This record gives sequence, structure tokens and C-alpha cells, in this order.
Amino acid sequence: MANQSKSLLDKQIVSQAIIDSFKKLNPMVMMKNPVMFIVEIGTFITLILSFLPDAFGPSTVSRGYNIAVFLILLFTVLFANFAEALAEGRGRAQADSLRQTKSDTIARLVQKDGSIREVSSTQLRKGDIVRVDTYDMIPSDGEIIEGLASIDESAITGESAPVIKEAGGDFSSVTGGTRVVSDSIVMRVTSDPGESFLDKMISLVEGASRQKTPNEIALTTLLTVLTLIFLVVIVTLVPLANYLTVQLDVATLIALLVCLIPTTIGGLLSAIGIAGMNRVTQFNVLAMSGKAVEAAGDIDTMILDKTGTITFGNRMAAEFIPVSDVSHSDMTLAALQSSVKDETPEGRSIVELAHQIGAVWNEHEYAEADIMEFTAETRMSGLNLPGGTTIRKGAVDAIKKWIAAQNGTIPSDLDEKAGHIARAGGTPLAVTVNNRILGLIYLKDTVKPGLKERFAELRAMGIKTVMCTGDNPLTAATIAKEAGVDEFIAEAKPEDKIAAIKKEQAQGKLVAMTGDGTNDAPALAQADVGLAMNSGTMAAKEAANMIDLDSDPTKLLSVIAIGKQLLITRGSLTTFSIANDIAKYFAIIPALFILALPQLQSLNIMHLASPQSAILSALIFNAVIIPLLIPIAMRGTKYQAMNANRLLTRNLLLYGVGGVLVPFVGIKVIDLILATLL
Ligand SMILES: Nc1ncnc2c1ncn2[C@@H]1O[C@H](COP(=O)(O)OP(=O)(O)OP(=O)(O)O)[C@@H](O)[C@H]1O
Ligand SMILES: [K+]
Ligand SMILES: [Mg+2]
Repeated sequence: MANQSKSLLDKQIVSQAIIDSFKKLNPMVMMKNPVMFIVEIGTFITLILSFLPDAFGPSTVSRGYNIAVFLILLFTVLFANFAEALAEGRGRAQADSLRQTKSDTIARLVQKDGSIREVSSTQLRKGDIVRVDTYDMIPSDGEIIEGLASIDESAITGESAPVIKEAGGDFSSVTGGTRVVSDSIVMRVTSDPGESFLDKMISLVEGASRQKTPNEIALTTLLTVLTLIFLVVIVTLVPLANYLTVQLDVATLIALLVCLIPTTIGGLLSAIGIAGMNRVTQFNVLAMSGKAVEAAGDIDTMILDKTGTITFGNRMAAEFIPVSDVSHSDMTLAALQSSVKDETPEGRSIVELAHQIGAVWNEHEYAEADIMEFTAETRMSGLNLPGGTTIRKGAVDAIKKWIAAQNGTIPSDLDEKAGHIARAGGTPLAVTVNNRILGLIYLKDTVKPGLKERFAELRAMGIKTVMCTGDNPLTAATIAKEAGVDEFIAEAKPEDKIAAIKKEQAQGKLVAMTGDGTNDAPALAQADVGLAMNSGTMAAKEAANMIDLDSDPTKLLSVIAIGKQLLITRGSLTTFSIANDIAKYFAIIPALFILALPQLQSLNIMHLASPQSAILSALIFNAVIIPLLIPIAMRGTKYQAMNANRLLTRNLLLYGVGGVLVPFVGIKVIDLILATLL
């Protein structure tokens, strides 16, 4: 999707946004934005005044003045609507290209008796079993239960190189709309129609499921309160003006109100939020909620899973290493025995290596065996043979406990040999037959490139990185060092990952978690920001509130930057908007009252042509500032990786002081132009 980012001024998007700006005039829609709704009511009243100048009491102003105020107000509302429509339009364009991916296909449903029935993909339900052959489109989201295939996921990730997906382990999930390019698989459907990953993606980028974030709601409330206060101020101005025998017309009062209420931020607020979400999508990250993106902007701690997140996760058996006086062939056979029924990628790689070395084990010998599947909880897998023989392999510390329970002894060279593998960054698995440890399997994995520099950037931003892994402390230490994370937690079970997150949260910190495995799912759900790798399992993706389509754990950096930028943009434009309103106050009030109160002369620094010209100039400025700020709302304020407080101070100065000065210049220029025109 990265290459589908649209330029700000794509012709089609702009013309659609213009049409939508008018559609959004519907009061039922406007009501959601109280500040602009007040402007719309003002527009309506001045429309009446344009025809019936005396509709609300005697009037001294010309029909032309009423019409001018009406038109400027109308454009103010339209400009605000346009900003929102433009932001929405850009999301919709992304959704449209995704929707093209989503087409009905024929699915080969495997029935109870094993026969195949062809059905439309829209008829598939959760739990259905489907066969997908070479060149077929995968009809729905699911988990592979049989086979291995290379899959072209470019429709979703934009990445053209196919990925290998296989039954068992962390690489078994497939996404509807992607295509099998070699081999065939049998999969179990995991989503009902309309609820697939692609459906969610479309409604996300389209903004259909967008909800206001808590921050946005708080700001909207604040702006509404400000608006009400100014309403009261304007109403109380009337008797005051009467007393001073200054005639304030209804159109002038409305214009004054609109100039004083925070229309700039009110008009741009929702566009800022939508544009922030669009920017996340352009980085190939799917954010399920704006809240998560904003939370990313404030993250203190980042917890990462090792296998599949920091490393590629295709852990392969590289070597069998016997311990004590066990022969190489006995060890190889035991490794094979422990893995024939292990469907994880690790298990399959062990079987493959054993076969390469020449080990054979007849199928009938294990046909009746009891299978002990691998779990993250036991950190072991293996078989119980009918004769009573138990075969296990697993994490060294887990196997040691298992052997102790069987009254076995620990070979004296086990720790040293396991340490050797671990210090090289590999994962040692110990293999046992009954109460005897025969040796170690060396599982190799590769750290993804470029992590060190990116983690250093996180450190510079004051974010702590913690690697949390089920692997042993030595391997963890080696990988932690190679990847450049600040801390690590080893031998972590799923509940330990959650505990690590809760511990940080208890200290008032915002925590991000990145992971890919089913064992990461609970932690991804617990974290304030849960970023799942697209290569990971459905469980992980469902628990997370963001998915990285490129499966790059450092992508969070970009999301953090976007989150911070979103918060800063909103803060800056709010400051600018309110500073503007203060400046407008000083432009208009002296101009209105100067005849009745000559003492105001000292405040009349702008020397505008006439009270009416002052009002119209301020109102025009108030309207045009909205479209002028659309580029900042859309692209975000300039963001630099610097200390948050310094950034805030700098922006408050820039947008606060600028916000006071710009209107003085702008209004004066408009006033001069009006004076020459009229
Ligand atoms: N198929 C398997 N059979 C037996 N033991 C295994 C198997 N796969 C992994 N193990 C052992 O169990 C440990 C825990 O595995 P788990 O998948 O929970 O975490 P991990 O993949 O090592 O780390 P991470 O949590 O970073 O992904 C591994 O470190 C390894 O020692
Ligand atoms: K205003
Ligand atoms: Mg993992």
C-alpha cells in the first residue's frame, strides 16, 4: 500500500471533496462538530437577513453587508467540511484499491466424508475446511492445517516476494485475497463473511469505523465550552452597546461571535485525526484505532518478543551434539524420534536434518505413539511409545526438571555444550529417552538486519526496549546484545510477558508490545500499543491493535513519530487558533466602539478603514485561514526526534506568538484591499 499514497491535490479526490463539503452541510452531520454547527446556525440567520434585513429588529446596515457576512460564513463552514472530506477522500482511495483485491472466488470445501464441493467464497463460515491449490486465491482468512505453500501476499503487503506458510507453528496463518503460487494447502477458515482481515482493513482505511479518540473528545468538549462562553459574552455586549448608543446589528454580532470562537481548530480537528491514521497506513501499518496511534506518541517502554520478531523466526536445526559417551547415531535417532510428530517448523527441520544424515525410523514403530505436542507452557514436545518408552525434547531447563522428576542424572558436559550453542545466539534443545539425556539439538536463527541503529533511535527518544523470550538466558543475552535492546527477560512463559507489561504500566508507563506468536497474543492485548507482525498467527493479529504488514519490529518507530506528530499538530493548531481569536478581538472591538469611546484609541493599533470593514476583514481572515492550514493538518507539523518538552515549548512559541501576529497582518492587508475595492 505504500506506493498508493495520493498527492494532496489529486484531482479526483479534490472534486469529490468539494461535492462532499456541500453534503456535509446537513445539520444532522454538522451537529457532531458543535463549533462549526454554531457557525452554520449563524449562516442561516444571515441568509434570512439578506432577504429581510429587519427580520430581527430595526437595522442600519445595507443588504450588501448582510449578504457579504452570509457568504463569508457559508464559506467558513464549507472550508471546514472540505478539510474533513479531503482527509476522508484520501483514505477512501486507499480502500478502493484494496476492494479490487476482494473478489468472490470459488472455494473447494472439504466435506465430512472427505469429498470436495465447490462453493462461493462468500458462503464460507468459521471452522470450514478448504483445500487451496496452486494459483488459487485463498478464499478467506484461516490457519493451514496440512501442507506447505509459497504465497503471494502482494495484494495486501505490496511486497512481491512470496512467503512460505506452513501448518503448525507461528507461520500457519493465511489471509483471504492472497494467492498460492506453489504447492497446495488444506486450511481451516477462521473468519465469517464480512469480518475478514481484508474487510477490516478496508473499513479502517476508509474511516468507516473511525471513532473519536479520548483526546479528541476532551478537546471538542473544551472548544464547545469556549464557544458557549463567547456566546454569553456576545449576548451581554448588546445592552452595553445600547448604553453607549452604539448600534450592533445582528449580522455584526454573529460575525463577532464567529471570529471569537475557535473555528480554526474546530474546522480542522477531525481532518488532523483522519490524516494521522492515513499516514500510519502509508507506512504499511494497520491501526485498529486512533487511540492506539496517539498512545504510540507517548510510549515509554517497548517490549519485543525474540523469535519471529527480533529474529526471522525460521529456527532451523543445524547440528546434533551428543553428550557424555552417547554415539552420534544414537543422538541423531533420538532427535528424529522426538520430532517425527512435531508439526512446528523447528520439529520439521529436525526431521529433515536427521534424514539428511541418514537416520531412519519406521513408521509402524511410532504409529501407536501418544503425541506430546509442543506448548509454550511446557517448552517441550515428544512421544510416549506403547512399550512405555518416553521421548522428549525441549528447552534445557525444562528438560532438566523433567529428568529430575524421572530420577535421572544430568550429564556433566550438558551445561557447557548448551552454553556454547547459546553464546553463539542459537537455541539448544535437550533430547531425552526415558530418564537419560542423549544430547543437544542446535537450532539456528538470524537476527533481522538494521535493528541496532533503530533501537538506538528509540533510546535517544527516551524509550526503553526490553526483549522478552521463552528462550534460555544465555541465548537471550547473545541475541539481546546483537540486536541492541536495553534489557531482556528470558525463559518467559506467556503470563510472564503480560506480567512484564503490567509491571511497567503499574509505574504509570505506556507500554508497546511487538510480537508474532500465539504465545504473544495475551501480552499484545494487555499492552497500550500492541503491534503484531503480519507474518504471525491470527491470534496475535486479532489481539493486537496494530499490524505491521512488513513484519518489521522497528516499524513502531515510525508509528511513534506519527503519534507524536499527531498530538503536536493538534496542540499547535489549537494554540494557533486560540491566539488568532485573541488577535481578532483586538482588531474588532476598538473599531466597533471607537466612535463612542474615544479612549479606546490607544488600543486601536490597526487603524482599520471602518467598523464594517474591520468586521468583514476579520471574518474573511477567519474563513481563509482554514484552507490555508489544511496542508499542515494533513501532513502534520514538522517533527524532529527531540525531547518532547522542548518540542512542545518550541511549538507553543511558534504557533502561539505566530497565532497572535499573523491575524494583525492578515486582517490589515484584507482591510486595505477592501478599502480600494469599495
Ligand atoms: N518444537 C519444539 N519442541 C520442543 N521445544 C521447543 C520447540 N520449540 C521451541 N522449544 C523450546 O521452547 C522454548 C520456548 O518457545 P516459545 O516459542 O515459547 O518461545 P521462543 O520462540 O523461544 O521465544 P519468543 O517468545 O521470543 O518467540 C524455546 O526457547 C525452545 O527452547
Ligand atoms: K474563530
Ligand atoms: Mg515468537
